Amino acid sequence: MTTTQLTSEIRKKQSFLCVGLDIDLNKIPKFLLEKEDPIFEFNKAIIDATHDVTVAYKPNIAFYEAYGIKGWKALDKTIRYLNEKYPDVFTIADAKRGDIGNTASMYAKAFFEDLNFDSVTVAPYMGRDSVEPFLNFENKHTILLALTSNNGAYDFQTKQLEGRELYKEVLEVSKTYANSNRLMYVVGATKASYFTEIRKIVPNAFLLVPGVGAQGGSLDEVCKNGISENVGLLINSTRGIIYASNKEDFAEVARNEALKLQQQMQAYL
Ligand SMILES: O=C(O)c1cc(=O)[nH]c(=O)n1[C@@H]1O[C@H](COP(=O)(O)O)[C@@H](O)[C@H]1O
Repeated sequence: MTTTQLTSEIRKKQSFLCVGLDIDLNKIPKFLLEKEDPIFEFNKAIIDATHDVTVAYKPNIAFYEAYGIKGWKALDKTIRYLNEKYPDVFTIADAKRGDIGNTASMYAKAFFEDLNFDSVTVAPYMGRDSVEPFLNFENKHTILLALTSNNGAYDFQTKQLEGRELYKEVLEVSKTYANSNRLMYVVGATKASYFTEIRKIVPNAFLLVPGVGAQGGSLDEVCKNGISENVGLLINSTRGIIYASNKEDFAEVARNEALKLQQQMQAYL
């Protein structure tokens, strides 16, 4: 999916919501555990209930890898379901990969060719040759960690490097990478006061913004300074939506939570 198509989906659905699919078998409704593939059944119910107010889904790969082959099969089924039934949604493999070039190419193949995700999250720490293999893929997007939502972000990302903060260096330098038009960036909702500075460097890039809901970030604060001409925001909520209920009504309750965020977003569109 191109960013132009993504912006038009956002305008159509009046939403820039991304729903995270981070599956913890201890948190999903007990009755699903009796099914053959509880992870997929849970994801399918959440996707079916929320897709009309959601423009992107983001399974975090750790939550699938933790369940071994069963987890990976459920991830495979989930992305195939999304691509077949809802081809208009943007898909994000939240894998936070980063390695030397030839290894990065294999990570890119795994997420872009085998699983056919639209995008993957990548750590920028190893630099240009660890990111460019992902950027080779046409119509795919690489989402670089710029300023993350956690407290550890202050360990390195906001430290000065040659006169500017490291996260700014990541934004500036990555713009010189080959096919940098395929880049997007992660900026945490808990870092809302940084959005004005970030927009000076990447005025129109799409920003994936996790941290609303369970981590306490404010959607309004992010939107005020983060929205761009092409909208340029994908705001993620995971636990606040998918684990709002662990009863039979979980999908309906998840939809209500998604709807609340979508209605808040509408005011900025
Ligand atoms: O790349 C991410 O998605 C990410 C980056 C970041 O800075 N902070 C962050 O929370 N995330 C992910 O976004 C999701 C947040 O989930 P909730 O806190 O439950 O909404 C998790 O999958 C995190 O791994």
